[in-house]
Amino acid sequence: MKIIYTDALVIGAGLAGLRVAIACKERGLDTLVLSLIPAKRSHSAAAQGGMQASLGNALKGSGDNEDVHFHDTVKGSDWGCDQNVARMFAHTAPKAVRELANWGVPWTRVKAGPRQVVVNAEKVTLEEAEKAHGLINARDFGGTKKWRTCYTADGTGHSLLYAVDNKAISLGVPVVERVEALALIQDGVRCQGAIVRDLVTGEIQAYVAKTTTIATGGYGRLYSVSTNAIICEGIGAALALDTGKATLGNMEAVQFHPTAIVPVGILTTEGCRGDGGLLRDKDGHRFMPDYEPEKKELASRDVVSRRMTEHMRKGKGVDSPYGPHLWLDITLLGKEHIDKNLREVKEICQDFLGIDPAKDWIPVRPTQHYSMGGVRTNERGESPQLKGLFAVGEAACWDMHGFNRLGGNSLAETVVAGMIVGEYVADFCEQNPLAIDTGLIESQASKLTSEIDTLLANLGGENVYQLKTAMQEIMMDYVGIFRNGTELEKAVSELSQLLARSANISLTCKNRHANPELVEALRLPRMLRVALTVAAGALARTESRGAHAREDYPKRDDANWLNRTLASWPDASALKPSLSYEALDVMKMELPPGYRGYGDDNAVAHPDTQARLEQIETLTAKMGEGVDRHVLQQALMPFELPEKFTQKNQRLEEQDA
Ligand SMILES: Cc1cc2nc3c(=O)[nH]c(=O)nc-3n(C[C@H](O)[C@H](O)[C@H](O)COP(=O)(O)OP(=O)(O)OC[C@H]3O[C@@H](n4cnc5c(N)ncnc54)[C@H](O)[C@@H]3O)c2cc1C
Repeated sequence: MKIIYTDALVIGAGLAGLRVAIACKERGLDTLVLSLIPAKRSHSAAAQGGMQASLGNALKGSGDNEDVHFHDTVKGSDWGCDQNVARMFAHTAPKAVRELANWGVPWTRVKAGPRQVVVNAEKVTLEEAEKAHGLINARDFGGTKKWRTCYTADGTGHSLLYAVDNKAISLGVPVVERVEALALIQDGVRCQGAIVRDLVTGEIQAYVAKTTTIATGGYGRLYSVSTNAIICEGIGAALALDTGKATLGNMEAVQFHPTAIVPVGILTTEGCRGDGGLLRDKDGHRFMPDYEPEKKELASRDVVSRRMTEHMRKGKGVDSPYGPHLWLDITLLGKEHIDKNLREVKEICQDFLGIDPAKDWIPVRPTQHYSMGGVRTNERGESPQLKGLFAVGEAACWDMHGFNRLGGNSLAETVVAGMIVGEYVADFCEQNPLAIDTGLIESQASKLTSEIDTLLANLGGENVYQLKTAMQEIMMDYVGIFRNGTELEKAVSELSQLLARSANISLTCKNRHANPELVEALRLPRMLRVALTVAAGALARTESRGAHAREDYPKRDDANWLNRTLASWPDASALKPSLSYEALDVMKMELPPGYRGYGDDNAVAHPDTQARLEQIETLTAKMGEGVDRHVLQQALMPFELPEKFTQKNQRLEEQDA
């Protein structure tokens, strides 16, 4: 067996993984990235609308800063996030945008003078300041107080991934393509690499490393309809879960995006509504203001998706052979704006629907989109259970999104977490030499080899594709936008049965080398275990928080559920995960739980909330009125960052002050 040694092993060549690799390489470490596909084809390239960072350059961003971004993020998460991480993130995001500009990202820029935009269905003229001319622009996105989403038309992920991958290439970071990590090398205490299958030759290889970073993206393809690329199957989460030690965090927190096209589920970016697009029903009526008079189409994603579903349940959807849908109307933005700022959307509409969005309404429906859950890490991005195992990006539960991610906060997370966690990964490599015996490597590799031998010999008669489709339908039907106990119980029980049946998969193609059926058969039990963490977590959580909406428990229950779900799989032969919970400490929060701004304020309060609010009030009063906001913030909730990212961010307004 080929054994490859390195310092920092990164599994995943999307934005998050590449940015960690760059950090390690820049610190002089031997670094290696693994990927299913060429780096530039990673799912990050699909991101359209933009990334959030509080630059405050454009008129509608004025007054923005880390504090506002932090507040939006915490509220957006329905108080489910780690507030320290949200602070680390909000502080570093402007630096990430500027670094990316430096690496060649052609951000859309502010042009001084008048510009026409659409706000709340009306054309408005904004006068951009001369001093902002040429600086990075931002558009509006859901759930934010300011226009904060920096963008390159609607191809932001594409331009970011190209710039970051080119940077990695220029530094000489090797990316090994068309390989799949299927197990971690670990002894229950420390992780030191991964066992990998070459997807072309079928060869089993061991990559041995001081640190292993999981950056494998989300688990959207557990569902039958998703905006995600077909490689987003959650194998990174399974890598951690199958150690029996590492935990996954908040797996039940799954986001549905309001506007994927029907029937295929390809995304039209939130930028469509950010730029002024409207949602209409079968009568052409703009219905969002009826439900959310303040934020309307730009309420948080989980809220809009629920309102759309409610509206369709009232019979207001447009009938189609593929079920009911609603309309996204961007005609009012005009052809010129669409051609310039929403050109991917235009092409998607032309190629997949045969319509022109400058003239025609787009058929849309909420669709699985983002995984808030993932490999649970601490603030440094490291698994609390396995030393040397890190996770970043959508694969991780770092946890800045809690139960609902804001649009534009994921691209930002990939690069920001890559910057921050990358430094901690490098620190770990410098401080911890490899300590491994080859027996462990051999035994873990032979486990995978015998799994493959068993699969190739199995005559059990189960068809992998049928089982996979059944899993995806269960997830879609019972673990979707609205959830309830009866359906979730059904989901857990049926997924467990599928997991048992997956032991009897037999393959029609017995090749050991390039064999898509074998690839599916290796993935399916892993995906089923991950799916079970989602369904079981959702069943156990008897409250509604962010994207986790229980019809039988409609209130957010801070008294009992202000915590993070941790899922592990200690018994490899079990058919269900083990769940435990990690409490969020209200007394350490900078922003204690409160009203999120949507619907009735009916949350069950946490017993510590009032005491913490009083503490904050006292401390704020004691520090006096003119206190610097950074000083006050540190007093309320100190957070740490690698030193190179601690400087204050500069903004036009603060320069003027
Ligand atoms: C259509 C769409 C549009 C979006 N638009 C936006 C947006 O405008 N703004 C925003 O903030 N967010 C957006 N998002 C979300 C955002 O794009 C993703 O969350 C983010 O890009 C994920 O990046 P990542 O680096 O974590 O993972 P990915 O980019 O998914 O990369 C995962 C990598 O892991 C590799 N990999 C996976 N499994 C294995 C394995 N077992 N072994 C080896 N390699 C493996 C893959 O090959 C790939 O290289 C969008 C998402 C979608 C679906």
